[in-house]
Parts: sequence; structure tokens; C-alpha cells
Amino acid sequence: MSEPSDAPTTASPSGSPFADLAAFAALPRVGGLALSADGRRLAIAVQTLDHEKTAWQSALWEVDLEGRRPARRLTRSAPGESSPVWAPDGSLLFTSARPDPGAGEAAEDPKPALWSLPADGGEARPVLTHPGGISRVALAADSGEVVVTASAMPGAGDAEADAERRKRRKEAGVTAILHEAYPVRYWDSDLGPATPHLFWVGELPAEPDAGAERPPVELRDLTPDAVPPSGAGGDLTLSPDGRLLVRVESVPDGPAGRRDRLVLLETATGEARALVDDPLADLGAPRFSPDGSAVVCVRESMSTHDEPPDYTLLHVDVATGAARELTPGFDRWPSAPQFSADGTAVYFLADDDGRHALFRVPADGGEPVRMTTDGAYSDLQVARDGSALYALRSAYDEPPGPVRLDPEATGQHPDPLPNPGTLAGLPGTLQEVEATAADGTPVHCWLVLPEEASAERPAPLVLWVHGGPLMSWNSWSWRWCPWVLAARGYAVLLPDPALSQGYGQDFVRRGWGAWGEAPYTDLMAAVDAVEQRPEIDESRTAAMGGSFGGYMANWIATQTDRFRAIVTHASLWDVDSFIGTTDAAYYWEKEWGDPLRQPKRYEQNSPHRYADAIRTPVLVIHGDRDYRVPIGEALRLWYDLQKRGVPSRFLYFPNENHWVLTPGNAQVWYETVLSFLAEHVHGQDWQRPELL
Ligand SMILES: CC(=O)N[C@@H](C)C(=O)N[C@@H](C)C(=O)O
Repeated sequence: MSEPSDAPTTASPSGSPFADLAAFAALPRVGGLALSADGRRLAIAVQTLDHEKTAWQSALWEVDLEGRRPARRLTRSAPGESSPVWAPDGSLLFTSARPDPGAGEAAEDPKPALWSLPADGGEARPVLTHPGGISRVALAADSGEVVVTASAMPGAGDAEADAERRKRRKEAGVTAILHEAYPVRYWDSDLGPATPHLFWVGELPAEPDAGAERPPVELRDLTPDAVPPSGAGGDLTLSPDGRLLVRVESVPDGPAGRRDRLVLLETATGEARALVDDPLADLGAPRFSPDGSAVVCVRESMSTHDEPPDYTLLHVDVATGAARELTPGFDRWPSAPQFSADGTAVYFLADDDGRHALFRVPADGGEPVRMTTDGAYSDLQVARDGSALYALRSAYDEPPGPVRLDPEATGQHPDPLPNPGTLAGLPGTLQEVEATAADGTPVHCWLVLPEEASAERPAPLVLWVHGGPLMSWNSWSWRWCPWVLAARGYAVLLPDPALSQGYGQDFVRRGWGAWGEAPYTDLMAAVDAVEQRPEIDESRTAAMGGSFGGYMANWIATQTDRFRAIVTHASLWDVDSFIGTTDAAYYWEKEWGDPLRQPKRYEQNSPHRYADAIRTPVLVIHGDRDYRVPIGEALRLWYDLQKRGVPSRFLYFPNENHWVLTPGNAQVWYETVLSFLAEHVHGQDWQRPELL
């Protein structure tokens, strides 16, 4: 091939919002879902830009379950609203840091409080505050009793003492944290000194009569012994009658390791005992059965140097703690289980062949059945009368939106319910591609083709590698949005190489402890296959990825000169130093081994060892608040590239984390990537983004 492509690289003629980064940032983004106890009301959280266009604000909207009317906005405030839960009386509970109109002067640093919007509309009222803020609300489905999560200072017996300790630290200018256990950070948060506790609220007080004082709400600490690093911050479920609570507790596992177990707690007394405690597994995602006699949860076996983790579902008898496997022999990784309305079945989600599908398995054992055809489902809500299921669905060509599903049927792909996140169109098409690896293994890929791609106008190709690495390209992402590239004329290849989920345990094993081998050759096989297509210009290609995808972008740079540019975001460069400084070293050391005693995998697979081989221009991107892949990786990569004279640029975000989450920074992220691709893939002059 390869006449220079004249595909546009900075703007699309289509007028699509994906061609205009400001318009792209302004597209409404649908998040969480909450169904009322009577199954008649469905709330969604929707993010839009704030007035200054410098932050995304979340508001709650109600969706018409019949699909006839457009969704209507329920809440509106500058700090936004999230975590919606319907109370049995039809009021909508949510958390928000909005000011309390009855509290006089606004707080300097307002913390999220629990609010309630009356069933028949009207003004929302604050119900509950805590000096550390209310981070989560859980509700007992039958009794309507409430438990909240709030962070409390060590040794503070009540909210007053807690507020006093915070005040004293602030007045003394102390922000230091003394740690006595591993780990000390999580994603972008420091762990401690305050740590999450669970507080029993019970029945929420009714709205006081006009002019009357609001009765104080008593908080009873159900977890007074919660200690850093994790406290009682894990997932939880309340029995429908509110009598029992099951929570995920993180416990030490060896000198610097952690694992998760399930703890059962009597809400009246706070008495607690381990429900499932397995030294060879993490337990998570517990959910009570409708009669409260059983809990379903996910068991993730601990990975070892030789074996990746494996996942299954457990059905646990609450009275005895007896657990039985619900999905033995199911060669996918089940997640987010929930009982059906009558308790005879369990729904769950799992990556499966480039989808994140909904499955159903009988609660007394049997074969799991896949219920949905396409897309990635999340936030499953089970109507308590058994009449319907609701969920959010997305796909690479569909941003998340609410759908109604039949609780029994298979082969479902329902239309989305009207919601503000629906798109008018996309600047191209999505295709499914299957490549074949050198050993004959199929490699599933999604391929985004720009509108104008054809044999006459072949499109340049960008290989985009997903993170994890135990993940799959199967759902919409605002952060890694291939349509922004498609709107500038690029085809984008999204392959699931060895280690990806949804293709069985052997597919994960192929890459275990050998990231530079099958995962890399699978990706190259996918690129080889797609480059054969007439609508692709194989002489103009680039590779990019974030996190593990950034590791792979770095690895690709050291192994081949076939790409014209490499973009590496939040990437691993020296795997030994990454593992020593990431927020959960023990997670990675199981696979890679102790670097001093088992150096082989580090010697063979760490990109920094092959730095001398890099010829391809590299754009390095990293956020200083990234505690998952700490900034040291980017600093060393950048130094190593500069030292060797490799053409490179470093887009550094002092205040961003692993993902780059603020609208302005997300826009310059895309702008810089597009400029770098235009420079190296199209040979255009470098356009420095105006604000950088
Ligand atoms: C604990 C842990 O690191 N989990 C992984 C899913 C992860 O965060 N991977 C990073 C490096 C990524 O997104 O690739």
C-alpha cells in the first residue's frame, strides 16, 4: 500500500461530538441504578459538566419503566448527588455534600451527608451527618432499616469526639499518618488515620411537622474495633429483616499480605463471627437470599507462581456457615451474584467471549445459562415481585443505559429505556474480528472503523491494549474511547490477548508469569490479521495502552519497530520497582515471585531491561496521584528514553490518578495523544496543545 493517507487528524467533517473534545466532555454519562422495593420506580445517576465546565456533577434521574416518557431529573445541586437507594415508603435516599439549608453558615469543607427526597416530590431534607461524611447507605429490603458507612478517627467513641480529633489535627497543621500494617494506600487514597466504620441507624425518622425540631438520629457503631488499613470498608449486605449483616473483612495474610473473608454480624448486639474464612481464597460480593437464610458470594482462589486465580460462586447457609459451590466446572469468572425474587435461582455476570453477559444458575445446583446476547451488563436490580430485572448495559458502540430484562428468558437484547445518555450516532462502525495466534488459539478483537475507511482511503491503525491484565475489552469507556480517534480517521483495534478474561482458564494460563510472550505475540497476530484488510493502511500504525496496557506498550517498543508511535499511560516500566511500590505488592508478587529469590520472570519480562532496543517515538503519560502504578515508573521511563535520545514527550498530571478524571485534564489527554499520533503517524508538524 501506502500512499500517504489524507485522513483528517484534527477534526472530523461529520459534526460528531467525538470530533470535538469539548462536545465529547459534555455528553451525559449514566452511572448507578436503583430500583424501588415495589419495583415501580427506577433511579439512575447521570453525570454532566458543571456550570464552569471544570468538573462532572452527578444528579439523580427517574426512568420511565414503560419506556414511554423521557427520564426526568429528580435532584439538582452543585456538589451533586450519588448512591441512590429507595426506602420502603417510596422516598429516595442519597448522599450529597450539598449545604443543609437549616444549618446556618455553610461548612468550610462540607462532607457528604445522607439526604431523603420525599416520595411525592418536594424538597430533599438532610437526614444524617457524620464528621467523616457518609460514604455508603445499605437498606434492609423488608424492614427498611438502614446501615451507613462513615470514616471515624481511631479511638473516637462518638461523632463529637471524632469531630474534635479532626479539628485538633487541622489546627496543629498535622496531616501525617502513622502506619502499623500493610498496605498504606489504595488507588488514589491514603489509608488512615480515619478508617471506615459501619453505623446502625435503624428506622429513619419521619419528616417533623412544620416548625418542629428534627429529632436527632442516633448512630450506633457496629464495628468499634475496625482498624486501619481497611477498617470496615468492604462490601456488605443486610438481611431483608435487618437482623443480620454480612460484610467483607480484609485480614492480614502473612507479614505483608491481605485476604478477604466474610463476617456475619447481629445488628442488635454487634456480635460478630466469621461466616466464610478460607486461607486459600478471597471472598467477596455477598448478597442475602430473600428469606435471609442463605448468602451467595464470589470465591476467588489465591493465585500462585504457577496458577492464575480462578473464580466460582458459593451458596452459604447462614445458620451453619456450610458452603457449596454453585458454578463448579463453569470455565468463566462469575461476579456480582444476586438471588432471584423467589430465591430459587442466582443471577450473575461474567466476561464471556468479548461480552459481559448476564447468567442464571439454579440455587440448588445445575448448569449456568447465559441470558443475554450482546453487551456488558452491570448494576443488576431484581424486582421483588419477580416480574422483571433491570440493569445498565453498554458495549463498545453503546454507552451505559438502563434496560429491562425478562427474569427467565435467554437470548435477550432489549432496547434501552429512554435516558439522557443515549447517543445520536457514532463516527464509524464496530466490527468483531477473530485473529489466530501462532499456536492456533483464537484471539478475539473489536475493530472500530472510521466512517471514511475504504480500500481507496485506507485508515491508519491504532492498536489499543487493555489494562488489568485479567480483563477484557467489552464495555464502553469514556476514558479509553476509541470513537474520539475514529472521528479523526483512525481505525482502532481492541484485542483480548492471552491473560484476558472470558475465554477460559487455559487462555489466562497461556500468559501467566510470561507477559512478554503469548500476550505480546497474540497482539501482534491480531495486528497482522487486521493489517491484511484493504480498508487499513498497514504503513501507518501506532500502539497505545494504559496500566498493564502501558506495560505492553513499553514492551512493544522494546520488541519491534513496526509501529510509528507508542503512547504509554500509567505504565509499568521496571516491574521489580513497580511491585515494591504499588498499593498492593502481594497481589503481584504471587505471580512474579520474590525479585531477590526468583528473579527469572523479572529478567525476562521487564521492559526496562531492553531499553536500548527502543527506536519508536514514545509519549509517556502519568498522574502523580496514581498509587496503583506509582509515578516512579514514568520518571524512570522518561529518563531512560531521554538518556538514549529516543524522541519522546512526557504529559505529566500533578493532581490526577490512574485514570485522569477531571474534564479539562481528560481533554488535554486526548488532545496530546491526537497531536502525537498526527506527528508520527501522519508526519504532520507537532501541535502543542494550547493549554499545555
Ligand atoms: C490489585 C491490582 O493491581 N489489580 C489490577 C486489576 C490492576 O489494578 N491492574 C492495573 C495495573 C491495570 O489496570 O492494568
